[in-house]
Amino acid sequence: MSQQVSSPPQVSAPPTPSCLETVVPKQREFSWKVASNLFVSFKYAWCGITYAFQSQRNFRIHVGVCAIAIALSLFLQLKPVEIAVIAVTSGLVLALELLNTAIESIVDLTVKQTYHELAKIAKDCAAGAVLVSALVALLVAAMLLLPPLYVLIVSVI
Ligand SMILES: Nc1ncnc2c1ncn2[C@@H]1O[C@H](COP(=O)(O)OP(=O)(O)OP(=O)(O)O)[C@@H](O)[C@H]1O
Repeated sequence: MSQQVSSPPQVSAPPTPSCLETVVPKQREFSWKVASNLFVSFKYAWCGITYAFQSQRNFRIHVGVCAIAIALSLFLQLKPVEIAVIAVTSGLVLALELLNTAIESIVDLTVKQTYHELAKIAKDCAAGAVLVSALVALLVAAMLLLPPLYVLIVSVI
């Protein structure tokens, strides 16, 4: 009795960098619209920022807290490098909040109102990234702002 041995299924090799151009078109043909110039790109970026500000309570809170931190650092006349550190950490929080909003939108677009474990992971991790950056920004601001603020308060009392 002869046994028929089936050959293993052919697995196509992953695309190598040299053939990526044929897989990913350069012209982004799947995009509904592509910004025609730099000015239009800025306009769409501003639309994203205003959307996040209007729709996301956390983004508004972060904008307010970051503005207070930067204003305080200027008022207390911190060193330029210290102001820069506060500005960078504040900017990181706001940028991650925008990415969080983008990920939420993509997840909602993909799964709509159905529950999916991967949707939960994506949203929870994006929210976690914002939380980590906010905690670090708070720590940095406290370390740089509290000592001169304390000196100012003691000198006034
Ligand atoms: N489609 C889904 N499938 C599974 N879990 C979901 C889904 N949508 C939301 N969730 C869960 O509900 C939580 C809250 O969802 P939401 O869309 O409000 O995100 P969020 O990050 O809390 O929003 P925000 O940043 O505006 O506070 C998510 O973190 C996730 O755990």
